[in-house]
Amino acid sequence: MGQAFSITPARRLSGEIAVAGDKSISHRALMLAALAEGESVIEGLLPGDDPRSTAACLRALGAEISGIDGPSVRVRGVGPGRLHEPADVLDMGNSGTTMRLMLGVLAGQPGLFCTLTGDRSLRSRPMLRVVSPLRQMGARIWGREEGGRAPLAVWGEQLKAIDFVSPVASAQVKSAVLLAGLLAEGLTSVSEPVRSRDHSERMLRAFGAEVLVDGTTAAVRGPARLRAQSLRVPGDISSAAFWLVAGSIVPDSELLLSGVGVNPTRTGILDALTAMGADIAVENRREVCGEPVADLRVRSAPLKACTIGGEWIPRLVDEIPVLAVAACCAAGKTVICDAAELRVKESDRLATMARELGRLGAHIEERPDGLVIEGGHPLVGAGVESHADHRVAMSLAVAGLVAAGTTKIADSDCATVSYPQFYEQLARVRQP
Ligand SMILES: O=C(O)C1=C[C@@H](OP(=O)(O)O)[C@@H](O)[C@H](O)C1
Ligand SMILES: C=C(OP(=O)(O)O)C(=O)O
Repeated sequence: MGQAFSITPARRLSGEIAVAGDKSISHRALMLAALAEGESVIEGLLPGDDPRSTAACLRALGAEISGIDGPSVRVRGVGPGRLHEPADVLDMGNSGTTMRLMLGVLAGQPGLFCTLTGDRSLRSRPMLRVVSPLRQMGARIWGREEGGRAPLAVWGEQLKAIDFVSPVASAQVKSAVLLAGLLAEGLTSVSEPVRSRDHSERMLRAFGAEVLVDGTTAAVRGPARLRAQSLRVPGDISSAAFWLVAGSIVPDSELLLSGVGVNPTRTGILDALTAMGADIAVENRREVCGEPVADLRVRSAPLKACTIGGEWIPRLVDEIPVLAVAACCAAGKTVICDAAELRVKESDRLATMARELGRLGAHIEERPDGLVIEGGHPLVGAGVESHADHRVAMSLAVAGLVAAGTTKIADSDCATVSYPQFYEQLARVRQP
């Protein structure tokens, strides 16, 4: 059990915040740099536990990675199909993205044997969604529940290209298949019901792969050679989301979030909060290394309820815990639906948010695929738990900014998974 964090209401929030580097883009930058020929330089990489898990695996597979704690990380790649066999089990910690994307990388490295594991949460998360399409490509993967749960073992094979129709809109599934397609002969395609985040497609192109995108189908042509790149990782809109909600619900607040990624496959949080009446300005739009970036200015505003579901969900899937906090402070009944995917994240986020916000006095009902939240009932501080889920911990800290008295969050330091600077930045912008 990690440390507890206690928080009392803030009078206002003000200041400028450089939010942590994007976690999704950080994983991809490390992986593609490790597979490329030559030395890549990555600036703004998230120094969080999850990208560190990716870096540790890639090192064990032969990539040279230096400066991981500094402003620019150097990665000397091994070249396609030339990863080294690791001498030990690859431990992916808490990171679903590391395990699912690395399965795609490893399955196509002929003759390479690897075992993959992670923490208790990761070992309980579904892997068949990635293992099944990879097996269709010829991959040999074993594990608990017929390969459905880690620990997993992979024996690398020469893979064949497939056209995969994914039943879930998942960037991890799409990316795993596309990464496997880099070493398969011909065009490997993935079609999904709704377009998920497209960072892999953008970055594969930047590294020199041929990527084709048509509606909700993305394809890569293999075999592909990747060339080392200089990259800059934008701020993570999923981390910015905590400030967008906090700045909206704490009275008299104004926060400027600089250099945040505003890729349209990720900006559902801006659409949802705007529909709820939030005052968010998107300033200074620009493009950085193939990703749209902007500064976001949020000022407090009275929020109203809205319905969040359908095609919005993949564009804000990680922001639902903090949107639930916004809904507690919004007039009327907010309905979050089509979000059953939240049950297979680091925790069952529908159950954990319903339980913990309920402890603070929220009127919140759990549904099989979402939450119904009757806003406007004042929150009152209490002891709550993160369930070792970084987004739950930080969402509860945001709730603590408006809950009367003291909110004490047990096991709060799991925030380091995606946002190591979170509590320090909170102390800086919080006016007591
Ligand atoms: O590809 C990625 O980087 C991610 C995709 C999403 O997961 P799914 O692919 O399971 O939807 C998201 O929840 C996760 O935090 C990061
Ligand atoms: C679900 C998440 O990450 P992952 O799947 O990589 O563990 C997250 O960061 O909210």
